[in-house]
Amino acid sequence: MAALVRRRTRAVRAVQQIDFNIAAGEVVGFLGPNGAGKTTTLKMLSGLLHPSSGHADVFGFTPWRRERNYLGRMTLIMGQRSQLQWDIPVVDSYRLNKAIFQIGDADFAARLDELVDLLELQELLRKPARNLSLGERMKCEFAGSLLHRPQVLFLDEPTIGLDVAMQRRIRSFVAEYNRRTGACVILTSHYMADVEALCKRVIVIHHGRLLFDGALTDLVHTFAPDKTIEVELAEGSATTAADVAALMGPSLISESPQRTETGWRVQVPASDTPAVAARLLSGLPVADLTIAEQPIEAVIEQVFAVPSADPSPGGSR
Ligand SMILES: Nc1ncnc2c1ncn2[C@@H]1O[C@H](COP(=O)(O)OP(=O)(O)OP(=O)(O)O)[C@@H](O)[C@H]1O
Repeated sequence: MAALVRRRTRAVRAVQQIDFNIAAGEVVGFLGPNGAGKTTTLKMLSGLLHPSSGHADVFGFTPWRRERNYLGRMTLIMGQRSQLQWDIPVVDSYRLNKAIFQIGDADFAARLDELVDLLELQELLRKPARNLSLGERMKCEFAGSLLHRPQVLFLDEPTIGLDVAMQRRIRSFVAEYNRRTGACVILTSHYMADVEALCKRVIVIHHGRLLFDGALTDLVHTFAPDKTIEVELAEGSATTAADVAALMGPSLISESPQRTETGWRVQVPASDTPAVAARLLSGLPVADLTIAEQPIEAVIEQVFAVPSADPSPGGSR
């Protein structure tokens, strides 16, 4: 029988030529703008997606073969999806995980105690997941996903939508879990505070391709090579922009000095900062002087603004 409608398909290359190694115990930030391919990569590494080509090796396993021994060593926690059973008490979901991962009674009790203590879950265990607040649910998700003691954690936006205090709580828990167990963590987050607090190393992808892999500090120096010096002047000072520019000399970049309520703000190459600061201090009636790196959010914005060789996130076929 002829079909009335025919489905038209388009092949999307969500991820291509991404190559990285992660050592045991590392906590790595996996960054990229919306649609960069982060979730796709994490789903492949946790065995939910099968790539059309390429390979991955985690503890000697190919994730998408979904071998029981591999599944027992990793976990994927997604801020946007719940893995808890919606209508039953949280602790019953945990018992289900106990059965699935074949966790012994003593191990289960000890690990649950530890997680309840670390995450303060005591009051939540008897509630069905549907009655939990977002922050409470996330804490319960973490505990449930860690009962089998995974050695690698794929965390996809684990703090999304949480208030600042709960974000901090989850962050310190992840750091503590990594310290206690030596588990490796790969974290995606749009909150740079998460990345700054947890990750020395970041991998940045854009349009499905690798853009940067290295220390967070190197990312900042590469993409934001300037610092901001702000001077507060003594009351009554009549310093002009030309006076400030003259003191900056060849270090004056892009914009001219900006007036602030109490003085001036200038942007200088990081390597010139001490010399410029010294000249400003000796040449102006300075009451206070501060030097700041660009905020990490601004740096990341500049990283993401780099045009890609292949601007389309996929290819049509
Ligand atoms: N099943 C699918 N069908 C079609 N396109 C898809 C599918 N899954 C992902 N994509 C596309 O692949 C690209 C990468 O998606 P992915 O979810 O990995 O991005 P992401 O980096 O996690 O983004 P975000 O930060 O918004 O979560 C996007 O352009 C997305 O639209």
